Amino acid sequence: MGADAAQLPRIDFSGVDPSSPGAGTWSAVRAQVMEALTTVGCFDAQYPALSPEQRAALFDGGVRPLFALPAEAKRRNSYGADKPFHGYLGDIPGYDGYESLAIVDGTKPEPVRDFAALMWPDGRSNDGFCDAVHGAAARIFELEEAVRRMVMEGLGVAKYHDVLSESTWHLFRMSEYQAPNAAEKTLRYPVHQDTNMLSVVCQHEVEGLEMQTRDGEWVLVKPSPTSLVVMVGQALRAWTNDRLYAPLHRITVAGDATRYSAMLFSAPNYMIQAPDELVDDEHPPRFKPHDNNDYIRFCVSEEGARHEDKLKAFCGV
Ligand SMILES: O=C(O)CCC(=O)C(=O)O
Ligand SMILES: [Fe+2]
Repeated sequence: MGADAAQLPRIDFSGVDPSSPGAGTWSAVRAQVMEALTTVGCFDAQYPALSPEQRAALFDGGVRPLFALPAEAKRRNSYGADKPFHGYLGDIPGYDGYESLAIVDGTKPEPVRDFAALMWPDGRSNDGFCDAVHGAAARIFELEEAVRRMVMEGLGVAKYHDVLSESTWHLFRMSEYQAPNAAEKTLRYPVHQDTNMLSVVCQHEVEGLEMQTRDGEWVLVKPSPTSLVVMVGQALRAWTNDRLYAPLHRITVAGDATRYSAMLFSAPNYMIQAPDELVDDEHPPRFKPHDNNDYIRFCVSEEGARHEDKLKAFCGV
């Protein structure tokens, strides 16, 4: 089957209220979430709580004005040399035409305001930007947290959800992929697995995200004004003792429209160790306890680059 024919599992969250876990269609949706995340490791979430108007505001009032800023302004988006992947990314060999900015704790109003003040020190454009970005990030966070809770419940370890949530932080990343102005597909972000817990991707109008299934088939995920892609990263794969699958994915673009996307990544501020309940004779321990930041450093090292399954190479038992 060609990349255009296959589809991701689609899960309808319109009957789920993230502030009332268990209510409405929660348990039926949880079953679909578990089926999807244990097989392909991702799904297309129908999530009308992030309205088409909010998306339009995010990209037209937030993302586009941001990328229109001069390079020196964008480069001020830094969280220090020891946290190179928390902020601005650009001019990276192998990532031609890709540029990206990110807000640590972008689900909260204050960090978004600080970020805007850094980008527009004269105060211009701030209010519209903050409302657009924080408004969307907060809605996306509600979906991310609901899915994380469903995963814990689905695996029978719901008791860990609240305490681990307290040590979970979020990165809100906004990315631009330049149009190649050619009909052929151009790779703008090479094949990878995310290193964090869950990622929620908001594509805007222009397609480009391709997910790989376990049997190696590439699935092009068509953007829609009411859907978000949810995927598992290596940190959640490790914490669940390999119960969930962290899918490979890449970004390719074609044609003459610049592609924009926004992503929310959840990441652990705690040592990753599968809980005892997820380790037994049938599921022996797969990964040694580890700090996710050490794993990220390994992934970008020369040694890490050589391995296909980087998590297994780094801490596999
Ligand atoms: O832009 C996208 O659709 C996803 C990008 C991605 O996979 C990433 O930033 O890890
Ligand atoms: Fe990714």
